[in-house]
Amino acid sequence: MAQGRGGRYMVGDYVVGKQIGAGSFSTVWHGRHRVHGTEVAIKEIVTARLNSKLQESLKSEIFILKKINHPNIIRLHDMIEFYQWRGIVNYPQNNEVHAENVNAASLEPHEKKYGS
Ligand SMILES: Nc1ncnc2c1ncn2[C@@H]1O[C@H](COP(=O)(O)OP(=O)(O)OP(=O)(O)O)[C@@H](O)[C@H]1O
Repeated sequence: MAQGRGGRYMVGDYVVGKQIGAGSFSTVWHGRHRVHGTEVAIKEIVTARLNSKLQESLKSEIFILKKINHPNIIRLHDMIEFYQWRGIVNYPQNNEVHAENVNAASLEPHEKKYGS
């Protein structure tokens, strides 16, 4: 994560907040868009900890999630690679599904954007 103004950590245009979950291979953070205030969940995955089979599974999961747009399924908004994968998905609040694209122009030079 890049450190922004005021010592806050940023992923793209999102200010990283508190940890909201953890999986076997992930840490999930609350994120808030620095301009619009849109809330998201930021899933951090250190791919170096995954064997090649798990890395392939992750790529498949990302490929499928990017194609799905359904009110009952979490939406993958974007994915940013630092030296590992990071995905930005929607953060469910009051059963609403937020839909907003991350502005590629705002990404820092060492970040790389995949898809749209
Ligand atoms: N979009 C989200 N909104 C809110 N919380 C989330 C979101 N995505 C994940 N979490 C939280 O983070 C935890 C870990 O999620 P993640 O998808 O990484 O792992 P998992 O699939 O639940 O577990 P595992 O990888 O071990 O099978 C979840 O159990 C949940 O508490």
